[in-house]
Order: sequence, then structure tokens, then C-alpha cells
Amino acid sequence: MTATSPVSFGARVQAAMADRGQFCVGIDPHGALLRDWGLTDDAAGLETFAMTVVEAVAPHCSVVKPQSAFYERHGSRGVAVLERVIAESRAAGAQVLLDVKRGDIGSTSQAYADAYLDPASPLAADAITASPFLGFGSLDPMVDTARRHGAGVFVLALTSNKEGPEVQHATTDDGASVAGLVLDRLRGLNAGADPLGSFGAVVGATIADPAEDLAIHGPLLAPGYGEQGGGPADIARIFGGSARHVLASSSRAVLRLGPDRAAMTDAVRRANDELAEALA
Ligand SMILES: O=c1ccn([C@@H]2O[C@H](COP(=O)(O)O)[C@@H](O)[C@H]2O)c(=O)[nH]1
Repeated sequence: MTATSPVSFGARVQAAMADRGQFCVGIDPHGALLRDWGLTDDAAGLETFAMTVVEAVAPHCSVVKPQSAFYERHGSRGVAVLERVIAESRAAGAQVLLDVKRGDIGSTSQAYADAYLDPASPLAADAITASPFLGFGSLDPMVDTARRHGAGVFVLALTSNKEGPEVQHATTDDGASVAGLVLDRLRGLNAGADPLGSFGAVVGATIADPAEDLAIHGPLLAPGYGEQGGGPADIARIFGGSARHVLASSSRAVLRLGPDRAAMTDAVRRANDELAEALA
């Protein structure tokens, strides 16, 4: 590392997981949750909800994962709340993985990279999620921008939803699955990184035993933990020897405990303990 190069996302997330555990809280302000909390489903309710969650969880977990769609549905005021969520979560010591699942032709990919991965942008996060289904190479601008600024990119590989396999298990000309190809490309991007690469894969905590090699020398985001049915035993089963690089991510199962801040904080501590025990 030179004096001017930023610490890589891979190094930061590895240190954060060692320090604060492998549980990631999704900050997803569903309209129904806002109403359950006694809030209005508008930008004011969104702000109260999101900032209460940040205060309860961001000082205690390694990574938070706001889902952009739930902020965008409130227009520009919602996006302003997302900017606050990112800034205040980072100030509380959490890495922020912005779940936006972007993917487009290369020139537009660069604009997404500028929006989310360049620290000069008000929406800059530590890492984003990206979709490889316009071709893995279409993500090159995000990869290059992430490298330049010490950010990360998590690419969809084996998603937690039941519709995923029809695309992700399809085979390419050389007989590999689409998911296998994505994982292989990520392995290439992470080769030689020390201690861990910055290019992660999204692999759901709900999937059947994978045929693919999940050892990509990068972080592995496992959504579908909690509400969608995944638990600590699934993380051990699915990821095997790579489980130490997994971030198990849960949104609604934690958010339902609000607006009681202490209950949400306790849920983070409990989930971290359960994961540590299952993966020991
Ligand atoms: O394969 C994927 C990729 C992303 N997600 C996102 O994670 C959360 C899950 O929320 P829960 O309330 O814990 O079910 C949500 O933001 C999804 O968009 C996913 O579920 N599966």
C-alpha cells in the first residue's frame, strides 16, 4: 500500500467481521413496517424509522445493507434519507453495502459507479450489489472504480429467491453454470489480494447445496437469513470451508422488533453469537 492508496474494501470488511461479527442488518423500510411501528408511510415516517434502526444496529454490526428501492419510493426526500443512513452508519463504524443491484451497458455502468463508489458522490457507499446479466464484462467500470477508491462490488451469483435457478443454473457453452462463471470471474478479480479481495458474490442462505465452488477469496453475502428461512446451520451447510467469509444478512426479522431499539440491538448480538457458534 502506498501513502495515497485507500485501504481496500476486502481488508476493511474482513477486519469489521473479525471485530463485530458476521451478521449484516438490512435497513429496508417497507411501508408495512412503517405502519406497524405507528409511523406514516411517507418521507417523515421513513426518516424516523431509518434513523432509529441506524442508532440501534450500526454501532454493533460489521455491515449494514440499506435496500435502495425502499428509499427511492419516497422520491428525492427518500434519497436524502438514504444519504443520511449511509453517512451515519459509517460514522457509527459500520461498513455500508448499498443494495442497488445495478447492471447496464458499460458507459451507463460507469455512471452507476460514479454515483455509488466515488467518495465525491453524496450516495457513495463502501460497496454495492451488481447484476452480471448483461455480461460480466459490463461491470468493468464498477470494478475499476471500486479498485481506485477502495470500494467493493457484490455480484449476484446464486440468489435467495426461488426464481433464480432458471437463469443461474443454466449452462454456458463450456458446460459451466452461469453462477459458476460469475464465481470464476470473481475468483480472478480477487486473485493475489491480501488479506481478502474486494469483489464479493451474493449467494442466498436459502439455496440447495451448491454444485459450484464458492471459494472466491472475497466476501460472500448471504441474504435470505431469518425471514426467508435461512439460519446458522444453512450457512455452515452451503458455504463449508468458505463460511468464515460470509456475511449473513437479515432485514425484516430484525426490523419487526422495532421501534424498540434495545430489542434490535439484542437481535444483532444474538445473531452474531449464533453464527460464531455454528461456524466455529
Ligand atoms: O438473493 C438476494 C439478494 C438480495 N436480497 C435482498 O436482501 C433483503 C432480504 O430481506 P429480508 O427481509 O431479510 O427477507 C432484501 O433487501 C432483498 O432485496 C435477497 O433477499 N436475496
